[in-house]
Amino acid sequence: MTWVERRTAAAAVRDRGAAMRLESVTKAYGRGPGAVTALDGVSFEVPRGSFTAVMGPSGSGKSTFLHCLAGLDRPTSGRVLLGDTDLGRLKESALTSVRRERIGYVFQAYNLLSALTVRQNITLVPRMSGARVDGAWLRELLERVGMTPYADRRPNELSGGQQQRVAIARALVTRPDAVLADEPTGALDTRSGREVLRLFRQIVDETGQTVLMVTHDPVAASYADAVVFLADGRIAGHLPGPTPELVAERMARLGDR
Ligand SMILES: Nc1ncnc2c1ncn2[C@@H]1O[C@H](COP(=O)(O)OP(=O)(O)OP(=O)(O)O)[C@@H](O)[C@H]1O
Repeated sequence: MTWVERRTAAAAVRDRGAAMRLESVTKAYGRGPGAVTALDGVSFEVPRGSFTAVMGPSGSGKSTFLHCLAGLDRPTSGRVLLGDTDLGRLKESALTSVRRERIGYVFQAYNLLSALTVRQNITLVPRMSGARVDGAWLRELLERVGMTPYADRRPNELSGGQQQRVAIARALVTRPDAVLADEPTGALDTRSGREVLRLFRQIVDETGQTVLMVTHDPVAASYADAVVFLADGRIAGHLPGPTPELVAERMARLGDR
């Protein structure tokens, strides 16, 4: 497929509705006077094939938002849907399979296993559940994240940016419905951080993958198609076509300095 055909295919995927959805989600921690409402009636759709950034002041509910979408946290009320699957209706074992097979995760810490090679780290999760990873797909993934020459190296022989690119390949290996990234550039220097962001952008544009990323950095957010802002556990705005300046301005208005 040519690059133009791939972009057209990615746009067609994008038109197919929401990859993930929160419907009136409330999440409270604790009970009684000490209770904290981390999310307060949040409804939001993550469009399929899009790159969405989540921003908000400290304590505004970003991690809780991500954890509810990931099925890592169960909401106190409301529904979380991955495609047509209502996560709240799943038993723990089914939810574990959904988390393993249909969602990819990228964190600030790369969490690679030091005893394993790059190739083994990428294929570990499917191998643990007894699945075979197709050789052609593994080669494509290594190529896509620029790690083909390092496939047999171990994490301690790689830079932070390279380790994060391995973590991205690992997140993509099951061809998940969505990739959730929590501060993926938080531990990286500016240049490696930008490379990781460009990689996310490319993956979304060329393969129609859905990516949702929590970040504190307006420049990082500007790589996304749109930014959703949270404040006090509620949606406080939505900015399509973000630029670093527009994002910083919105954040300043939300009281983040
Ligand atoms: N396990 C928990 N128990 C009690 N309160 C919690 C728990 N997790 C989060 N909270 C509270 O819920 C609110 C939202 O927290 P959350 O971590 O989602 O915010 P955030 O926007 O990700 O913050 P930050 O940018 O500082 O990481 C905060 O007031 C926090 O103290």
